[in-house]
Amino acid sequence: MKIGFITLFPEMLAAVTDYGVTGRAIKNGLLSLQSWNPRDFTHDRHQTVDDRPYGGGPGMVMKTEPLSDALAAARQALPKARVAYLSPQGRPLDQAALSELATREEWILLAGRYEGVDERLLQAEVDEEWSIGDYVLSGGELAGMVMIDGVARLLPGVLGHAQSAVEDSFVDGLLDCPHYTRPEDYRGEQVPEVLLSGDHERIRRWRLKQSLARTWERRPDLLDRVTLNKEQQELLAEYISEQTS
Ligand SMILES: CN1CCN(C(=O)c2nonc2N)CC1
Repeated sequence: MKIGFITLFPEMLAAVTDYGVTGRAIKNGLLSLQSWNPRDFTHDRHQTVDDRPYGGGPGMVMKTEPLSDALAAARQALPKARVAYLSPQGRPLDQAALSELATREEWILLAGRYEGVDERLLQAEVDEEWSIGDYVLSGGELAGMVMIDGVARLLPGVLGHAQSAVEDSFVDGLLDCPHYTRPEDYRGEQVPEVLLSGDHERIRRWRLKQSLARTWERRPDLLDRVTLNKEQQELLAEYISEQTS
């Protein structure tokens, strides 16, 4: 997957290019990330990238020409790419959306700063808007990098079998089960004996029951969005009856 990133702060992208799963994906040629900085497309002495909002009010808006020229340069490099803008007004990002996005060959992310981008530019040049949550950040860069991380994990070959995204929580729409590692006794608390049993089928069912239980307890809204199979229904019913008996 080839990603273009329009940002005033390209240095921030080191968080995904230089570390972890995304850094390895880039190093292994499974993902590429190229940035364009609107400041490089200014023509005034002060390299101005913001402008005052029509109608007055607080804050500034991203200056349209440098943004549009940076986008044009990105499109030249990534002619097949859809352009996505990050904003609280966008479609909420979830695991299903990441799965959709992971099928793309090319993608351009536009990270806004200040109060955002001229609506006419969004209408003319942006194909989709995405939000990583109902809160306000100081820019779109961190949101864009969240999307890159979530998509990268789903690209073929990025995660080895040991880290398979298939077993990730949310892949089945449920919260993750609890995890344990050494020591067996941590401040007087023991590891659940099932995890020491070596009985893989029993462990699988225990983990699934724990995922269902946590989802029921902490995010019942997620259960409205998934269709539980017979085993999942039985395990959840078992847990609920244990809680109410
Ligand atoms: C102009 N700028 C405003 C702040 N912003 C966000 O809060 C955001 N982006 O994606 N999900 C979000 N929430 C990015 C864009």
